[in-house]
Amino acid sequence: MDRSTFSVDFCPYETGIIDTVAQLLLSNVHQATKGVRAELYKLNIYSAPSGFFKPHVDTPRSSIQSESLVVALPCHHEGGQLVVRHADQTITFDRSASGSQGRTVSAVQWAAFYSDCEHEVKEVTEGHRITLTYNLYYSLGVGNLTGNSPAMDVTSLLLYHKVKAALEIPNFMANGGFLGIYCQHAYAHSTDEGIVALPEALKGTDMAIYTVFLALGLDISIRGVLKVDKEMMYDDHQNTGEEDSPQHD
Ligand SMILES: O=C(O)CCC(=O)C(=O)O
Ligand SMILES: [Fe+2]
Repeated sequence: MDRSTFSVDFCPYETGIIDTVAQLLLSNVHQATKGVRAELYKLNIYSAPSGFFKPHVDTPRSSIQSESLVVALPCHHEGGQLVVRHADQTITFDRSASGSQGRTVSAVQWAAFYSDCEHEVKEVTEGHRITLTYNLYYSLGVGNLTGNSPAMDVTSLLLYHKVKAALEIPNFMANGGFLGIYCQHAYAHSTDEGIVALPEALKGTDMAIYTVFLALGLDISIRGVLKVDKEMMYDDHQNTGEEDSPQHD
């Protein structure tokens, strides 16, 4: 059944499934990827005497979808094993009454696998096997708004409109140049781990500014400040009496 035809209050986030999948399956994915987003896809009901799903490979719905999650609801059945194959490996998830070998079948059971693995569901010989399937997408995780958080419309920020208006003034930095903005928060940018965590680790207004600049197509980089040339500072910062020290206010 397509997700538009049913409603369910099972949430794979609340049960910790998504966190577990993220830790297990994301370990070899590039740094900027910090999480997994699950999108309910469909409900399958396999009923005895002959419900099954022939071998297939799930079609990726986008370039950032790479796993499938199957959640089997607690419902008595026999048969209905989920068989997943990759290269010359075959794994069988048997959650039937006899296959569960003493594990409680009243609990929800789940399996996650890369979408390019061939899989099938063997014939259900007794009862009903009911599963929810989810497409799993890489997401950027906590702390990363850099460019594509579906939950945040960057144009709703006042800052976006201010910066956009400035860029549209014909003589604004007419000869090009660099626009520097001091970060409001401290970052461990001088360590190897700290530098690769940026820009995703930017906080608060630093992240907002980064996101706005990115959305406006500016070429942005995050740099440590070693020395400040006073001639390059704006009026507000001139003649403060301070020697070559970065301003952090
Ligand atoms: O129900 C299952 O265990 C597998 C379902 C499946 O492979 C699918 O919906 O594509
Ligand atoms: Fe499938």
